[in-house]
Amino acid sequence: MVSNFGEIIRLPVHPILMAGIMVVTTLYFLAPIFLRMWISDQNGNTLPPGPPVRYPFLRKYPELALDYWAKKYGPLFSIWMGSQLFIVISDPQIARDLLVAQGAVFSSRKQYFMKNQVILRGRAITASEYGDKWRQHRRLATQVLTPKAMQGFASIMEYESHIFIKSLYEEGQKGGHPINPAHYAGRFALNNMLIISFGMRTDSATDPLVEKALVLAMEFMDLTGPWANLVDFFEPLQWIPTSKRSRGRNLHEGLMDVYGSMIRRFEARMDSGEDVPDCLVKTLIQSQEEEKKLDWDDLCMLSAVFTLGGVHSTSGIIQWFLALIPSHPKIAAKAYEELDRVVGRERWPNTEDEPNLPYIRAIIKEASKNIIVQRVHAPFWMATPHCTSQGFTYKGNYIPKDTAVVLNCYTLHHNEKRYPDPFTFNPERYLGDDLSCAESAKLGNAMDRDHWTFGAGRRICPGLPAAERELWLAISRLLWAYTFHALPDEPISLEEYDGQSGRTPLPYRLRMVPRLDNLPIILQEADEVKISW
Ligand code: HEM
Repeated sequence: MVSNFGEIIRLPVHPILMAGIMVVTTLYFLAPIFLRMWISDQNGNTLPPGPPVRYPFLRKYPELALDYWAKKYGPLFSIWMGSQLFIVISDPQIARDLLVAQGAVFSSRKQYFMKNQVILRGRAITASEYGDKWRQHRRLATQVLTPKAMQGFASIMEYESHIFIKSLYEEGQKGGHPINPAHYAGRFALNNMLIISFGMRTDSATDPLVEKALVLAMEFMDLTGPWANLVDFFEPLQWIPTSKRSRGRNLHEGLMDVYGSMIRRFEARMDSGEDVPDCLVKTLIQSQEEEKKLDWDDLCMLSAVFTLGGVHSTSGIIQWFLALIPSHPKIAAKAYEELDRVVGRERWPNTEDEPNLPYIRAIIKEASKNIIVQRVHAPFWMATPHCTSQGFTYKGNYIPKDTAVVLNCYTLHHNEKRYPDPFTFNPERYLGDDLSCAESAKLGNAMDRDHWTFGAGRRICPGLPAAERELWLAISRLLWAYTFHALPDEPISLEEYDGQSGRTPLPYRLRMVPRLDNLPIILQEADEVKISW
Protein backbone atom coordinates (compact mmCIF):
# COMPACT_ATOMS: atom_id res chain seq x y z
CA MET A 1 0.00 0.00 0.00
CA VAL A 2 1.25 3.59 -0.76
CA SER A 3 0.46 6.46 1.67
CA ASN A 4 -0.48 10.03 0.74
CA PHE A 5 3.14 10.93 1.25
CA GLY A 6 4.32 8.37 -1.23
CA GLU A 7 5.77 6.10 1.48
CA ILE A 8 5.34 2.40 1.19
CA ILE A 9 3.46 1.14 4.21
CA ARG A 10 4.19 -2.46 5.10
CA LEU A 11 1.07 -4.15 6.51
CA PRO A 12 1.98 -6.29 9.50
CA VAL A 13 0.54 -9.36 7.82
CA HIS A 14 3.14 -11.73 9.17
CA PRO A 15 2.85 -10.89 12.85
CA ILE A 16 -0.96 -11.11 12.67
CA LEU A 17 -0.83 -14.42 10.90
CA MET A 18 1.78 -15.64 13.33
CA ALA A 19 -0.30 -14.49 16.29
CA GLY A 20 -3.37 -16.23 14.81
CA ILE A 21 -1.44 -19.46 14.32
CA MET A 22 -0.12 -19.27 17.85
CA VAL A 23 -3.60 -18.72 19.31
CA VAL A 24 -5.07 -21.60 17.30
CA THR A 25 -2.16 -23.87 18.21
CA THR A 26 -2.40 -22.97 21.90
CA LEU A 27 -6.16 -23.57 21.87
CA TYR A 28 -5.63 -26.86 20.09
CA PHE A 29 -3.14 -28.09 22.67
CA LEU A 30 -5.13 -26.79 25.64
CA ALA A 31 -8.48 -28.02 24.32
CA PRO A 32 -8.54 -30.99 26.77
CA ILE A 33 -9.25 -28.50 29.58
CA PHE A 34 -12.62 -27.77 27.94
CA LEU A 35 -13.19 -31.18 26.38
CA ARG A 36 -12.94 -32.75 29.81
CA MET A 37 -15.85 -30.55 30.94
CA TRP A 38 -17.95 -31.04 27.79
CA ILE A 39 -17.62 -34.72 26.96
CA SER A 40 -19.97 -36.71 29.14
CA ASP A 41 -22.61 -39.45 28.99
CA GLN A 42 -26.33 -38.76 29.43
CA ASN A 43 -25.94 -38.93 33.21
CA GLY A 44 -23.20 -36.31 33.28
CA ASN A 45 -20.33 -38.75 33.90
CA THR A 46 -17.14 -37.27 32.43
CA LEU A 47 -13.91 -38.76 31.12
CA PRO A 48 -11.41 -40.43 33.47
CA PRO A 49 -9.03 -37.77 34.85
CA GLY A 50 -5.81 -36.94 33.05
CA PRO A 51 -3.40 -34.26 31.82
CA PRO A 52 -4.99 -30.97 30.69
CA VAL A 53 -3.03 -30.77 27.43
CA ARG A 54 -2.74 -32.73 24.22
CA TYR A 55 0.61 -34.41 23.59
CA PRO A 56 2.13 -34.56 20.10
CA PHE A 57 4.38 -37.48 21.13
CA LEU A 58 5.90 -39.02 24.23
CA ARG A 59 9.59 -39.09 25.06
CA LYS A 60 11.86 -42.04 24.33
CA TYR A 61 10.66 -44.22 27.18
CA PRO A 62 6.88 -43.64 27.13
CA GLU A 63 6.35 -46.17 29.91
CA LEU A 64 7.84 -43.71 32.38
CA ALA A 65 5.37 -40.98 31.38
CA LEU A 66 2.46 -43.42 31.73
CA ASP A 67 3.73 -44.55 35.12
CA TYR A 68 4.05 -40.95 36.29
CA TRP A 69 0.49 -40.15 35.18
CA ALA A 70 -0.89 -43.36 36.69
CA LYS A 71 0.53 -42.24 40.04
CA LYS A 72 -0.82 -38.74 39.59
CA TYR A 73 -4.27 -39.39 38.10
CA GLY A 74 -5.00 -42.93 39.20
CA PRO A 75 -5.28 -46.43 37.72
CA LEU A 76 -7.72 -45.32 35.00
CA PHE A 77 -6.68 -42.08 33.35
CA SER A 78 -7.22 -40.51 29.96
CA ILE A 79 -4.90 -38.59 27.68
CA TRP A 80 -5.04 -37.03 24.22
CA MET A 81 -2.29 -37.86 21.79
CA GLY A 82 -2.99 -35.35 19.03
CA SER A 83 -6.61 -35.91 18.11
CA GLN A 84 -6.78 -39.41 19.57
CA LEU A 85 -8.22 -39.99 23.04
CA PHE A 86 -6.61 -42.83 25.02
CA ILE A 87 -7.54 -44.41 28.30
CA VAL A 88 -4.73 -46.07 30.21
CA ILE A 89 -5.43 -49.04 32.51
CA SER A 90 -2.89 -49.60 35.29
CA ASP A 91 -4.81 -51.85 37.69
CA PRO A 92 -5.46 -55.61 37.36
CA GLN A 93 -9.12 -55.45 38.44
CA ILE A 94 -9.92 -52.62 36.01
CA ALA A 95 -8.14 -54.55 33.24
CA ARG A 96 -10.38 -57.50 34.01
CA ASP A 97 -13.58 -55.46 34.40
CA LEU A 98 -13.09 -53.70 31.06
CA LEU A 99 -11.01 -55.87 28.72
CA VAL A 100 -12.37 -59.23 29.85
CA ALA A 101 -15.86 -58.71 31.32
CA GLN A 102 -16.78 -56.02 28.76
CA GLY A 103 -15.00 -57.72 25.87
CA ALA A 104 -17.78 -56.88 23.41
CA VAL A 105 -17.03 -53.16 23.90
CA PHE A 106 -13.26 -53.17 24.50
CA SER A 107 -11.90 -55.47 21.78
CA SER A 108 -11.64 -53.43 18.62
CA ARG A 109 -8.51 -51.95 17.04
CA LYS A 110 -7.92 -48.40 15.94
CA GLN A 111 -7.06 -48.06 12.27
CA TYR A 112 -3.71 -46.35 12.91
CA PHE A 113 -2.46 -44.74 9.75
CA MET A 114 1.01 -46.25 9.60
CA LYS A 115 0.47 -49.75 10.98
CA ASN A 116 -3.06 -50.59 10.01
CA GLN A 117 -3.65 -48.49 6.89
CA VAL A 118 -0.27 -48.17 5.12
CA ILE A 119 1.43 -51.43 6.12
CA LEU A 120 -1.28 -53.99 6.90
CA ARG A 121 -4.08 -52.33 4.89
CA GLY A 122 -6.57 -53.37 7.59
CA ARG A 123 -6.14 -56.99 6.58
CA ALA A 124 -4.36 -58.92 9.25
CA ILE A 125 -5.95 -60.26 12.43
CA THR A 126 -4.04 -57.87 14.64
CA ALA A 127 -5.24 -54.85 12.63
CA SER A 128 -8.86 -55.91 12.12
CA GLU A 129 -11.63 -54.02 13.82
CA TYR A 130 -13.83 -56.10 16.13
CA GLY A 131 -16.42 -57.78 13.91
CA ASP A 132 -16.99 -60.63 11.49
CA LYS A 133 -13.69 -60.25 9.66
CA TRP A 134 -11.69 -60.40 12.90
CA ARG A 135 -13.77 -63.35 14.15
CA GLN A 136 -13.04 -65.24 10.94
CA HIS A 137 -9.28 -64.52 11.20
CA ARG A 138 -9.18 -65.35 14.89
CA ARG A 139 -11.01 -68.64 14.34
CA LEU A 140 -8.51 -69.62 11.66
CA ALA A 141 -5.57 -68.64 13.89
CA THR A 142 -6.79 -70.60 16.90
CA GLN A 143 -7.58 -73.59 14.68
CA VAL A 144 -3.86 -73.83 13.90
CA LEU A 145 -2.91 -73.53 17.58
CA THR A 146 -5.32 -75.93 19.31
CA PRO A 147 -3.71 -78.17 21.98
CA LYS A 148 -3.98 -81.07 19.52
CA ALA A 149 -2.28 -79.07 16.76
CA MET A 150 0.41 -78.00 19.24
CA GLN A 151 1.15 -81.67 19.92
CA GLY A 152 1.89 -81.98 16.22
CA PHE A 153 4.41 -79.14 16.42
CA ALA A 154 6.01 -80.39 19.66
CA SER A 155 8.75 -82.56 18.18
CA ILE A 156 9.62 -79.86 15.66
CA MET A 157 10.00 -77.26 18.40
CA GLU A 158 12.20 -79.67 20.34
CA TYR A 159 14.31 -80.10 17.23
CA GLU A 160 14.56 -76.32 16.71
CA SER A 161 15.73 -75.80 20.27
CA HIS A 162 18.35 -78.52 19.68
CA ILE A 163 19.62 -76.68 16.61
CA PHE A 164 19.55 -73.37 18.53
CA ILE A 165 21.79 -74.74 21.31
CA LYS A 166 23.99 -76.49 18.76
CA SER A 167 24.55 -73.40 16.60
CA LEU A 168 25.48 -71.39 19.69
CA TYR A 169 27.97 -74.13 20.59
CA GLU A 170 29.51 -74.20 17.13
CA GLU A 171 29.60 -70.44 16.58
CA GLY A 172 30.78 -69.87 20.14
CA GLN A 173 33.63 -72.37 19.57
CA LYS A 174 32.80 -74.29 22.73
CA GLY A 175 32.81 -71.15 24.83
CA GLY A 176 36.11 -69.78 23.48
CA HIS A 177 34.55 -67.23 21.21
CA PRO A 178 32.09 -64.50 22.31
CA ILE A 179 28.85 -64.30 20.34
CA ASN A 180 25.92 -61.96 19.87
CA PRO A 181 22.94 -64.30 20.37
CA ALA A 182 20.43 -62.05 18.53
CA HIS A 183 20.68 -63.79 15.17
CA TYR A 184 20.44 -67.29 16.68
CA ALA A 185 17.48 -66.44 18.93
CA GLY A 186 15.82 -64.76 15.94
CA ARG A 187 16.40 -67.78 13.76
CA PHE A 188 15.07 -70.16 16.42
CA ALA A 189 11.87 -68.12 16.76
CA LEU A 190 11.57 -67.63 13.01
CA ASN A 191 11.96 -71.35 12.27
CA ASN A 192 9.27 -72.19 14.81
CA MET A 193 6.96 -69.68 13.20
CA LEU A 194 7.80 -70.87 9.68
CA ILE A 195 6.90 -74.41 10.72
CA ILE A 196 3.60 -73.29 12.26
CA SER A 197 2.78 -70.93 9.39
CA PHE A 198 4.29 -72.65 6.34
CA GLY A 199 5.36 -76.15 7.40
CA MET A 200 8.98 -75.33 6.48
CA ARG A 201 12.24 -74.25 8.08
CA THR A 202 15.49 -72.64 6.99
CA ASP A 203 18.66 -74.66 7.22
CA SER A 204 21.40 -72.08 7.49
CA ALA A 205 22.22 -69.25 9.84
CA THR A 206 22.95 -67.12 6.79
CA ASP A 207 19.92 -68.17 4.72
CA PRO A 208 18.89 -65.07 2.72
CA LEU A 209 15.25 -65.79 3.60
CA VAL A 210 16.10 -65.59 7.32
CA GLU A 211 17.92 -62.34 6.74
CA LYS A 212 15.06 -60.87 4.72
CA ALA A 213 12.36 -62.04 7.10
CA LEU A 214 14.28 -60.73 10.12
CA VAL A 215 14.91 -57.39 8.43
CA LEU A 216 11.19 -57.12 7.64
CA ALA A 217 10.36 -58.06 11.24
CA MET A 218 12.71 -55.37 12.58
CA GLU A 219 11.35 -52.76 10.18
CA PHE A 220 7.80 -53.69 11.21
CA MET A 221 8.66 -53.23 14.89
CA ASP A 222 10.44 -49.97 14.16
CA LEU A 223 7.60 -48.46 12.18
CA THR A 224 4.70 -49.61 14.29
CA GLY A 225 5.54 -48.60 17.84
CA PRO A 226 2.15 -47.58 19.30
CA TRP A 227 3.25 -44.02 19.93
CA ALA A 228 5.98 -43.78 17.34
CA ASN A 229 4.18 -41.96 14.53
CA LEU A 230 2.98 -38.39 14.74
CA VAL A 231 0.97 -39.01 11.59
CA ASP A 232 -1.26 -41.46 13.53
CA PHE A 233 -2.53 -38.66 15.73
CA PHE A 234 -2.53 -35.61 13.43
CA GLU A 235 -4.65 -36.53 10.45
CA PRO A 236 -3.60 -33.62 8.19
CA LEU A 237 -0.07 -35.05 8.21
CA GLN A 238 -1.43 -38.06 6.35
CA TRP A 239 -1.54 -35.98 3.18
CA ILE A 240 2.14 -35.04 3.33
CA PRO A 241 4.53 -37.52 1.69
CA THR A 242 7.34 -38.42 4.09
CA SER A 243 10.24 -40.83 4.00
CA LYS A 244 8.68 -42.79 6.84
CA ARG A 245 5.51 -43.24 4.87
CA SER A 246 7.56 -44.50 1.92
CA ARG A 247 9.22 -46.96 4.31
CA GLY A 248 5.72 -48.11 5.35
CA ARG A 249 4.70 -48.63 1.73
CA ASN A 250 7.93 -50.46 0.95
CA LEU A 251 7.38 -52.67 3.96
CA HIS A 252 3.88 -53.52 2.74
CA GLU A 253 5.31 -54.41 -0.68
CA GLY A 254 8.11 -56.42 0.96
CA LEU A 255 5.65 -58.41 3.06
CA MET A 256 3.38 -59.09 0.08
CA ASP A 257 6.40 -60.14 -1.94
CA VAL A 258 8.10 -62.45 0.57
CA TYR A 259 5.00 -64.00 2.10
CA GLY A 260 3.09 -64.03 -1.21
CA SER A 261 5.83 -66.03 -2.91
CA MET A 262 5.97 -68.44 0.03
CA ILE A 263 2.20 -69.01 -0.18
CA ARG A 264 2.44 -69.58 -3.93
CA ARG A 265 5.12 -72.21 -3.46
CA PHE A 266 2.96 -73.94 -0.86
CA GLU A 267 -0.09 -73.77 -3.10
CA ALA A 268 1.87 -75.33 -5.97
CA ARG A 269 2.79 -78.26 -3.72
CA MET A 270 -0.84 -78.74 -2.74
CA ASP A 271 -1.93 -78.54 -6.37
CA SER A 272 0.58 -81.21 -7.34
CA GLY A 273 -1.08 -83.58 -4.85
CA GLU A 274 1.84 -83.58 -2.38
CA ASP A 275 1.03 -84.52 1.22
CA VAL A 276 1.83 -81.13 2.73
CA PRO A 277 2.13 -80.65 6.51
CA ASP A 278 -0.65 -79.09 8.59
CA CYS A 279 0.08 -75.40 9.10
CA LEU A 280 -1.52 -71.96 8.97
CA VAL A 281 -1.19 -71.51 5.22
CA LYS A 282 -2.74 -74.91 4.51
CA THR A 283 -5.67 -73.95 6.73
CA LEU A 284 -5.93 -70.57 5.00
CA ILE A 285 -5.83 -71.99 1.47
CA GLN A 286 -8.46 -74.59 2.34
CA SER A 287 -10.60 -71.95 4.03
CA GLN A 288 -10.21 -69.65 1.05
CA GLU A 289 -12.00 -72.24 -1.01
CA GLU A 290 -14.70 -72.71 1.62
CA GLU A 291 -15.04 -69.11 2.76
CA LYS A 292 -14.95 -66.83 -0.23
CA LYS A 293 -14.37 -63.76 1.94
CA LEU A 294 -10.67 -64.50 2.33
CA ASP A 295 -8.81 -62.82 -0.55
CA TRP A 296 -5.15 -62.85 -1.61
CA ASP A 297 -4.20 -59.80 0.47
CA ASP A 298 -5.82 -61.40 3.53
CA LEU A 299 -3.75 -64.52 3.00
CA CYS A 300 -0.46 -62.63 2.66
CA MET A 301 -1.04 -60.22 5.53
CA LEU A 302 -2.42 -62.86 7.88
CA SER A 303 0.52 -65.19 7.38
CA ALA A 304 2.97 -62.26 7.59
CA VAL A 305 1.59 -60.86 10.84
CA PHE A 306 1.27 -64.28 12.38
CA THR A 307 4.90 -65.02 11.61
CA LEU A 308 6.19 -61.56 12.55
CA GLY A 309 4.18 -61.43 15.77
CA GLY A 310 5.68 -64.69 16.92
CA VAL A 311 9.30 -63.98 15.99
CA HIS A 312 10.21 -60.71 17.62
CA SER A 313 8.56 -61.16 21.00
CA THR A 314 9.84 -64.69 21.58
CA SER A 315 13.38 -63.94 20.43
CA GLY A 316 13.24 -60.67 22.42
CA ILE A 317 12.55 -62.51 25.68
CA ILE A 318 15.36 -65.00 24.99
CA GLN A 319 17.77 -62.16 24.21
CA TRP A 320 16.85 -60.31 27.40
CA PHE A 321 17.26 -63.48 29.40
CA LEU A 322 20.77 -63.97 27.97
CA ALA A 323 21.66 -60.32 28.58
CA LEU A 324 20.58 -60.54 32.19
CA ILE A 325 21.73 -63.96 33.38
CA PRO A 326 25.52 -63.25 33.45
CA SER A 327 24.93 -60.63 36.16
CA HIS A 328 22.70 -62.99 38.22
CA PRO A 329 25.02 -65.91 39.10
CA LYS A 330 23.02 -66.89 42.20
CA ILE A 331 19.88 -67.38 40.12
CA ALA A 332 21.86 -69.38 37.55
CA ALA A 333 23.34 -71.54 40.36
CA LYS A 334 19.86 -72.37 41.71
CA ALA A 335 18.73 -73.28 38.20
CA TYR A 336 21.74 -75.60 37.72
CA GLU A 337 21.04 -77.26 41.06
CA GLU A 338 17.42 -77.93 40.12
CA LEU A 339 18.29 -79.20 36.65
CA ASP A 340 21.00 -81.54 37.92
CA ARG A 341 18.74 -82.87 40.68
CA VAL A 342 15.61 -83.42 38.55
CA VAL A 343 16.83 -84.05 35.01
CA GLY A 344 20.39 -85.18 35.69
CA ARG A 345 23.43 -84.70 33.50
CA GLU A 346 22.85 -87.48 30.99
CA ARG A 347 20.04 -85.83 29.04
CA TRP A 348 18.62 -82.37 28.73
CA PRO A 349 15.11 -81.18 29.70
CA ASN A 350 12.06 -81.92 27.57
CA THR A 351 8.54 -80.56 27.58
CA GLU A 352 7.43 -83.32 29.98
CA ASP A 353 9.93 -82.14 32.62
CA GLU A 354 8.23 -78.76 32.96
CA PRO A 355 5.97 -79.58 35.96
CA ASN A 356 9.00 -80.91 37.87
CA LEU A 357 11.20 -77.84 37.35
CA PRO A 358 9.39 -75.07 39.23
CA TYR A 359 12.44 -72.81 39.54
CA ILE A 360 13.09 -72.82 35.77
CA ARG A 361 9.38 -72.12 35.18
CA ALA A 362 9.65 -69.25 37.63
CA ILE A 363 12.68 -67.79 35.81
CA ILE A 364 10.73 -67.84 32.54
CA LYS A 365 7.67 -66.21 34.11
CA GLU A 366 9.83 -63.54 35.72
CA ALA A 367 11.67 -62.95 32.43
CA SER A 368 8.37 -62.72 30.56
CA LYS A 369 6.79 -60.47 33.20
CA ASN A 370 9.35 -57.85 33.12
CA ILE A 371 12.85 -57.77 31.96
CA ILE A 372 14.13 -55.00 34.17
CA VAL A 373 16.45 -52.87 32.14
CA GLN A 374 18.70 -51.05 34.60
CA ARG A 375 15.72 -51.19 36.97
CA VAL A 376 14.05 -48.41 35.01
CA HIS A 377 13.03 -49.21 31.48
CA ALA A 378 10.76 -52.04 30.50
CA PRO A 379 10.93 -53.16 26.90
CA PHE A 380 7.59 -54.99 27.06
CA TRP A 381 5.79 -52.02 28.50
CA MET A 382 2.38 -52.30 26.87
CA ALA A 383 0.28 -54.71 24.89
CA THR A 384 -1.13 -53.71 21.48
CA PRO A 385 -3.81 -51.10 22.25
CA HIS A 386 -7.45 -52.09 21.96
CA CYS A 387 -10.20 -49.65 20.99
CA THR A 388 -13.82 -49.22 22.12
CA SER A 389 -16.58 -50.03 19.67
CA GLN A 390 -19.22 -48.14 21.68
CA GLY A 391 -19.40 -45.72 24.63
CA PHE A 392 -19.20 -47.21 28.12
CA THR A 393 -19.39 -45.80 31.65
CA TYR A 394 -17.24 -47.47 34.29
CA LYS A 395 -17.64 -46.42 37.94
CA GLY A 396 -18.51 -42.85 37.01
CA ASN A 397 -15.91 -42.60 34.21
CA TYR A 398 -17.28 -42.13 30.71
CA ILE A 399 -15.25 -43.82 27.95
CA PRO A 400 -16.51 -42.74 24.50
CA LYS A 401 -16.68 -44.92 21.36
CA ASP A 402 -13.39 -45.05 19.40
CA THR A 403 -11.22 -44.46 22.45
CA ALA A 404 -7.87 -46.26 22.27
CA VAL A 405 -7.29 -48.50 25.29
CA VAL A 406 -3.80 -49.06 26.65
CA LEU A 407 -2.88 -51.84 29.06
CA ASN A 408 -0.07 -50.19 31.03
CA CYS A 409 2.12 -53.26 31.63
CA TYR A 410 4.97 -51.23 33.11
CA THR A 411 2.87 -49.99 36.03
CA LEU A 412 0.94 -53.26 36.33
CA HIS A 413 4.23 -55.18 36.56
CA HIS A 414 5.69 -52.81 39.16
CA ASN A 415 2.73 -53.00 41.50
CA GLU A 416 4.30 -53.36 44.97
CA LYS A 417 1.29 -55.25 46.32
CA ARG A 418 1.34 -57.88 43.62
CA TYR A 419 5.13 -58.03 43.14
CA PRO A 420 6.97 -57.00 46.32
CA ASP A 421 10.33 -55.40 45.50
CA PRO A 422 9.21 -55.18 41.86
CA PHE A 423 12.47 -53.81 40.43
CA THR A 424 14.44 -56.89 41.44
CA PHE A 425 14.72 -59.82 39.04
CA ASN A 426 13.36 -62.40 41.44
CA PRO A 427 12.03 -65.71 40.08
CA GLU A 428 11.18 -66.82 43.64
CA ARG A 429 8.02 -64.72 43.51
CA TYR A 430 6.58 -67.31 41.14
CA LEU A 431 7.40 -70.40 43.19
CA GLY A 432 4.12 -72.15 43.94
CA ASP A 433 2.48 -70.83 40.78
CA ASP A 434 1.89 -74.04 38.83
CA LEU A 435 -0.32 -72.57 36.15
CA SER A 436 0.64 -71.94 32.56
CA CYS A 437 0.31 -68.32 31.39
CA ALA A 438 -2.79 -69.31 29.43
CA GLU A 439 -4.39 -70.84 32.55
CA SER A 440 -3.32 -67.91 34.69
CA ALA A 441 -5.00 -65.44 32.32
CA LYS A 442 -8.34 -67.13 33.10
CA LEU A 443 -8.11 -66.76 36.90
CA GLY A 444 -11.14 -65.14 38.52
CA ASN A 445 -9.05 -62.84 40.71
CA ALA A 446 -7.10 -60.58 38.40
CA MET A 447 -4.55 -59.86 41.14
CA ASP A 448 -3.49 -63.53 40.96
CA ARG A 449 -2.67 -63.49 37.25
CA ASP A 450 1.06 -64.12 36.69
CA HIS A 451 1.65 -61.18 34.31
CA TRP A 452 0.04 -59.25 31.45
CA THR A 453 2.71 -59.61 28.76
CA PHE A 454 0.35 -61.49 26.42
CA GLY A 455 -2.47 -58.91 26.68
CA ALA A 456 -5.98 -59.53 27.94
CA GLY A 457 -9.54 -60.26 26.90
CA ARG A 458 -10.80 -61.42 23.52
CA ARG A 459 -7.65 -60.20 21.78
CA ILE A 460 -5.24 -61.99 24.09
CA CYS A 461 -2.29 -63.42 22.16
CA PRO A 462 -3.56 -66.56 20.39
CA GLY A 463 0.06 -67.71 20.06
CA LEU A 464 0.46 -67.98 23.83
CA PRO A 465 0.66 -71.81 23.98
CA ALA A 466 3.26 -71.82 21.20
CA ALA A 467 5.26 -69.00 22.79
CA GLU A 468 5.28 -70.69 26.20
CA ARG A 469 6.52 -73.94 24.76
CA GLU A 470 9.24 -72.21 22.73
CA LEU A 471 10.45 -70.22 25.73
CA TRP A 472 10.49 -73.33 27.88
CA LEU A 473 12.54 -75.37 25.42
CA ALA A 474 15.00 -72.57 24.71
CA ILE A 475 15.60 -71.28 28.23
CA SER A 476 15.58 -74.60 30.12
CA ARG A 477 18.04 -76.09 27.63
CA LEU A 478 20.27 -73.00 27.60
CA LEU A 479 20.50 -73.24 31.38
CA TRP A 480 21.16 -76.98 31.28
CA ALA A 481 23.88 -76.59 28.65
CA TYR A 482 25.86 -73.44 29.50
CA THR A 483 27.31 -71.04 32.00
CA PHE A 484 27.08 -67.42 30.85
CA HIS A 485 29.83 -64.81 30.98
CA ALA A 486 29.90 -61.13 30.07
CA LEU A 487 33.18 -59.90 28.56
CA PRO A 488 35.21 -57.78 31.01
CA ASP A 489 35.74 -54.96 28.50
CA GLU A 490 32.27 -55.17 26.88
CA PRO A 491 29.71 -54.77 29.66
CA ILE A 492 26.23 -55.77 28.54
CA SER A 493 24.13 -52.65 28.43
CA LEU A 494 20.92 -53.11 30.33
CA GLU A 495 20.22 -49.42 30.17
CA GLU A 496 18.38 -49.15 26.90
CA TYR A 497 16.40 -51.09 24.39
CA ASP A 498 16.33 -51.11 20.65
CA GLY A 499 13.43 -50.16 18.39
CA GLN A 500 10.34 -48.05 18.81
CA SER A 501 8.26 -50.75 20.36
CA GLY A 502 11.17 -51.77 22.53
CA ARG A 503 11.50 -55.47 22.25
CA THR A 504 15.23 -56.18 21.98
CA PRO A 505 18.36 -55.20 23.92
CA LEU A 506 21.14 -53.15 22.33
CA PRO A 507 23.56 -55.52 20.55
CA TYR A 508 25.89 -57.33 22.97
CA ARG A 509 28.22 -60.31 23.11
CA LEU A 510 28.73 -62.96 25.75
CA ARG A 511 30.65 -66.18 26.18
CA MET A 512 28.62 -69.32 26.67
CA VAL A 513 30.76 -72.07 28.15
CA PRO A 514 29.49 -75.68 28.03
CA ARG A 515 28.61 -76.73 31.56
CA LEU A 516 28.82 -80.47 31.03
CA ASP A 517 31.31 -82.68 29.20
CA ASN A 518 28.62 -84.66 27.44
CA LEU A 519 27.06 -81.65 25.70
CA PRO A 520 28.81 -82.40 22.36
CA ILE A 521 27.53 -85.99 22.47
CA ILE A 522 23.94 -84.82 22.96
CA LEU A 523 24.34 -82.18 20.27
CA GLN A 524 25.48 -84.82 17.80
CA GLU A 525 22.13 -86.54 18.07
CA ALA A 526 20.53 -84.15 15.60
CA ASP A 527 21.88 -82.47 12.51
CA GLU A 528 20.65 -79.48 10.64
CA VAL A 529 18.15 -80.54 7.98
CA LYS A 530 16.20 -78.54 5.52
CA ILE A 531 12.49 -79.27 5.46
CA SER A 532 12.08 -78.85 1.74
CA TRP A 533 9.11 -77.04 0.35
C1 HEM B 1 6.69 -64.34 23.89
C2 HEM B 1 6.05 -64.24 22.77
C3 HEM B 1 4.82 -63.41 22.52
C4 HEM B 1 4.35 -62.30 23.18
C5 HEM B 1 4.96 -61.59 24.39
C6 HEM B 1 3.13 -61.91 22.52
C7 HEM B 1 2.34 -60.84 22.90
C8 HEM B 1 1.17 -60.46 22.27
C9 HEM B 1 0.32 -59.37 22.69
C10 HEM B 1 0.58 -58.47 23.88
C11 HEM B 1 -0.71 -59.29 21.82
C12 HEM B 1 -1.87 -58.27 21.87
C13 HEM B 1 -2.90 -58.80 22.83
C14 HEM B 1 -4.06 -57.85 23.05
O1 HEM B 1 -4.45 -57.12 22.13
O2 HEM B 1 -4.62 -57.82 24.18
C15 HEM B 1 -0.53 -60.33 20.84
C16 HEM B 1 -1.39 -60.54 19.79
C17 HEM B 1 -1.17 -61.51 18.84
N1 HEM B 1 -0.19 -62.48 18.85
FE1 HEM B 1 1.29 -62.68 20.22
N2 HEM B 1 2.88 -62.75 21.48
C18 HEM B 1 3.89 -63.69 21.45
C19 HEM B 1 4.01 -64.76 20.58
C20 HEM B 1 3.14 -65.04 19.57
C21 HEM B 1 3.20 -66.21 18.73
C22 HEM B 1 4.23 -67.35 18.88
C23 HEM B 1 2.18 -66.09 17.83
C24 HEM B 1 1.77 -67.04 16.73
C25 HEM B 1 1.90 -68.36 16.82
C26 HEM B 1 1.48 -64.85 18.10
C27 HEM B 1 0.40 -64.38 17.40
C28 HEM B 1 -0.34 -63.26 17.75
C29 HEM B 1 -1.48 -62.77 16.97
C30 HEM B 1 -2.00 -63.37 15.66
C31 HEM B 1 -2.01 -61.66 17.67
C32 HEM B 1 -3.20 -60.79 17.28
C33 HEM B 1 -4.44 -61.23 18.03
C34 HEM B 1 -5.69 -60.37 17.78
O3 HEM B 1 -5.57 -59.18 17.48
O4 HEM B 1 -6.80 -60.92 17.91
N3 HEM B 1 2.08 -64.24 19.18
N4 HEM B 1 0.62 -61.05 21.14
